[in-house]
Amino acid sequence: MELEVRRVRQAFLSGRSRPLRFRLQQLEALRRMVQEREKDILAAIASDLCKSEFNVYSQEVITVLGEIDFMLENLPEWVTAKPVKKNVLTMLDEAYIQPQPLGVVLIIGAWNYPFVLTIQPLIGAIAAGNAVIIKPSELSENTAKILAKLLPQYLDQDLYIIINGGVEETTELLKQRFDHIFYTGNTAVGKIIMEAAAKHLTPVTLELGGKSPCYIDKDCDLDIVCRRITWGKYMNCGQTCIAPDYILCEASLQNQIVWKIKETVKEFYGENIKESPDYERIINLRHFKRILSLLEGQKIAFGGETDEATRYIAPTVLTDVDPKTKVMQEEIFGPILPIVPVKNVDEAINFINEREKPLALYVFSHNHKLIKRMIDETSSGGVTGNDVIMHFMLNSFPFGGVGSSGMGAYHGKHSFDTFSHQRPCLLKSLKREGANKLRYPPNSQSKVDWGKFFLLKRFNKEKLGLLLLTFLGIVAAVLVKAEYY
Ligand SMILES: NC(=O)C1=CN([C@@H]2O[C@H](COP(=O)(O)OP(=O)(O)OC[C@H]3O[C@@H](n4cnc5c(N)ncnc54)[C@H](O)[C@@H]3O)[C@@H](O)[C@H]2O)C=CC1
Ligand SMILES: CCCCCCCCCCCCC/C=C/C(=O)O
Repeated sequence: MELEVRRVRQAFLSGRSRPLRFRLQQLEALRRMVQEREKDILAAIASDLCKSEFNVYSQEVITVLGEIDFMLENLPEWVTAKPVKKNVLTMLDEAYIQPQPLGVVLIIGAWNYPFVLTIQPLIGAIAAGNAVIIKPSELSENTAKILAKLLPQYLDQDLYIIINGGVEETTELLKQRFDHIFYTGNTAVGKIIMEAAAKHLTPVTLELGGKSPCYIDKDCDLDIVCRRITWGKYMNCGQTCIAPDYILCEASLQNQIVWKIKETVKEFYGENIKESPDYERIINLRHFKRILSLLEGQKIAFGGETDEATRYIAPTVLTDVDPKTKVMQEEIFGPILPIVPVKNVDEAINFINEREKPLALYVFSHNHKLIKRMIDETSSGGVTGNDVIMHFMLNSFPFGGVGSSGMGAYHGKHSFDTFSHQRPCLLKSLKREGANKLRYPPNSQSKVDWGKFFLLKRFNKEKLGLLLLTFLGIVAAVLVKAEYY
């Protein structure tokens, strides 16, 4: 491991990842990989998650291709130095911010969208000029294998390497020194990552999970609301970090919501859900058993059917859920949707604020003011009003959590910034030394007063008079000089 990290660092130190042209070439090569090897990539992901290739394409591949195109279009502008506003002390100098790569970045991916959650951060890291070590999730092993096979065929083999393995390999990897660690996965492991990073003072981006609430107001179109929630909840069998985790609504809405979600499930997946190509399976037996244990003691309004052999869990809705029960204590990450009745929006806001900050928050209402109030009075990684998931798809948004749902963000320019150091550069001349006397010792009240005058713009009459006099003197000298010649 140590040798591999050293090899990548040597490649970074060679400087070849830095030129804009090289970064664009690598991103184009990555796009070629996705296009030329699409079939292999789709097949690998599809087999990891029992997913149709249509769904793999629209949930993962489209996002990756869109992100590459966005980077290629905007990178030339982002890499250029940006001049900054100057003050009196620097008015004759050159002052700009130059984004620079951080160095060697470690990207640890998750299994639930194993392609996009690994490749999208990689795109940002390449765009910012870094060298990268990629560690895909061992749970989505076919995707991990295909990435290990394809990436070296298209990308620079020393700058971007892939290391496969499980907890043991990741633990070993984390002993090494990186310039940034980008981790996607659960909160408990997020803490392990941060602890390991702290030993080297390595900055981290943690894309974690949480319980993302949906508040449904009385004033809304329940047919549409339930269709959108059903889509976002049962997509990927509930294994989406920004899936609606639970519903908060007034008790009087509960039965209608159950009925409408049930009808939508039928519309989406047919009478025999197990046969639907659009309904996935749980990633492994451990997660299957964990999700089943969340059903204990709950009132199942519909669903609840399971098949251990294929790790099938039907789309399920629970009603009148007690917030103290297990299903409301941990992120569900499966196709179970609890409904927790609340009296009104005030109670919903308190409910959300009494818990850990979620990764996403969804609020449904015709009442724009209510949506705005929900946004103002709560906190979450991202919010979507009157829909779910879709804020993930807009790459001008920073995507990330807050509090226990994570730190840092990515997508589009935010990825570029995450993997860059914004380096302030001030270039002075060795001339004009006279002006510097103000800051050199010995100090005096008069120097402090001039400092206040120039920097804090605290004018006193005496200084203003003096300055005016100096200015008039300069004007007079210029006039006399002009007359003379
Ligand atoms: N914020 C976001 O963008 C996303 C967050 N998630 C969150 O991820 C979770 C699901 O993923 P996981 O089951 O955690 O995925 P996982 O089991 O695949 O783990 C993620 C990564 O952590 C590594 N890992 C696991 N245990 C480790 C240990 N003890 N030490 C070091 N590394 C270790 C794995 O090798 C893997 O690469 C959910 O909580 C979900 O909300 C998932 C996708 C996106
Ligand atoms: C064919 C129509 C395309 C519609 C695009 C909608 C795709 C939804 C994207 C799903 C998000 C996947 C990544 C999320 C990961 C996570 O949060 O765990």
